[in-house]
Amino acid sequence: MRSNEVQGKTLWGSKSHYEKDVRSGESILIGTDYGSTSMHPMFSRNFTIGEALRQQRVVVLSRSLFSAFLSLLVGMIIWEAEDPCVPLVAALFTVVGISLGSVLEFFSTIRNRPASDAVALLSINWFILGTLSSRTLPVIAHMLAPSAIRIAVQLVHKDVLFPVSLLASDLGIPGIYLVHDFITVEEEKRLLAEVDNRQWRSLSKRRVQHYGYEFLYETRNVDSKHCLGELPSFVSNILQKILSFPGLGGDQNKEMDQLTVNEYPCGVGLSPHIDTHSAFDEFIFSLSTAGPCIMEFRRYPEGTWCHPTASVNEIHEDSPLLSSNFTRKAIFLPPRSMLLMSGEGRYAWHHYIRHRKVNLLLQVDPVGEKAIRRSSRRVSFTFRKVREGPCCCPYKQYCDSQLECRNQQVKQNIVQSSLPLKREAVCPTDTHQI
Ligand SMILES: O=C(O)CCC(=O)C(=O)O
Ligand SMILES: [Fe+2]
Repeated sequence: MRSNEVQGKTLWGSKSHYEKDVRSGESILIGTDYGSTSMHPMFSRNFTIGEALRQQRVVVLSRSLFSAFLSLLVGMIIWEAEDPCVPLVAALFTVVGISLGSVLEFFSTIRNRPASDAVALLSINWFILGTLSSRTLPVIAHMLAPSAIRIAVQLVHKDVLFPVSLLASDLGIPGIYLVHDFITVEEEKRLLAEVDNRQWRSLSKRRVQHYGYEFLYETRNVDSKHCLGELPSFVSNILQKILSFPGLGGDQNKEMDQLTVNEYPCGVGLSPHIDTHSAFDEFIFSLSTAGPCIMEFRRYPEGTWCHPTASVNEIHEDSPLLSSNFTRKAIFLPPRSMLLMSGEGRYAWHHYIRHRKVNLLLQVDPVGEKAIRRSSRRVSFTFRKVREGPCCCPYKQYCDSQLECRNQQVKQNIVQSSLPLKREAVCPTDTHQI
């Protein structure tokens, strides 16, 4: 063992040295007064490692008691003072800082010791500090709170941290249902192989395929007179299973006739939208395959939501045309799960997927993850039924069938005015910004 002595650690008058055990990489304290030159210093007469440690502990304890005493003194002055005195508070923190420093110094010399001594010493100090400066803390809190709140709001607003439900029952949106493992891994592979064998159409950030009826992105609708044919046979078993889906109420007249397959590369999302009321019936199913996603839902309070007039690609999550005053919820959609949007969840809540590669969760998911990493792609199969007559839902604010005549007036207002849309304006047609 090679000694590497370091001079200059003072033990209240006596000198000490540190020896670095090169093999273990640990610093251990050794004595100063080696006494005999024939012996290795570590085994010197009156100054064993144990003694040195004990001495060092006395030093730390004395310093801590000293700082506790000083904290007490300073704290009492602050307590008695009319106004909290900032220099004294600073002094108090300095004293505690000195104590903290000496405790840390002590423990850095013997790294593997249990930290109970240090914790005890620090607790005393911080307890005194907290108790005695309690009158000052509100002032400090008052000073720091706005920044802290701003940071917290930013974190939440930017959805860095946001509660995500794992079950539809926890989500609490009427009409939203989720069934996990709706298809098997084999079925999922077959579905993916089928669509990958077919022609994809590229949109700006994702690829799509349409079956039954083409979805027209310009009008956010379908041409109901132009049927592409029946849905492909590779989804027949899914259509069959859908009929017994919970939430469908055993209604057999819900045979889906339109399918959109969306392929999202990693990190690509979907802008907030409500599937056009006049285009599709109430029940909308979305099967997730290949990868997971977090789907979010927004509900705008009555009269605060306005129809964005920009084209699909110009509308972003934080578009100024959308009020920031909304209730937001999110649900985790694992691969092979089937989501049903119906009732209020289908007609009155916008749904969307954030453009994120990783989503942080406020609570752990079933496999104990705190973050959900998007896979290289997610492929969703959205099954809908093309509507035959006008929509008569009770959610008129979002219903293009029921707002048709008021649309013209609002469109005119938009053209005439260069000012931002007023939130209280009558909301025109429903939107499908996908
Ligand atoms: O990808 C999804 O799960 C949803 C797709 C969607 O909302 C739509 O096509 O309207
Ligand atoms: Fe949708």
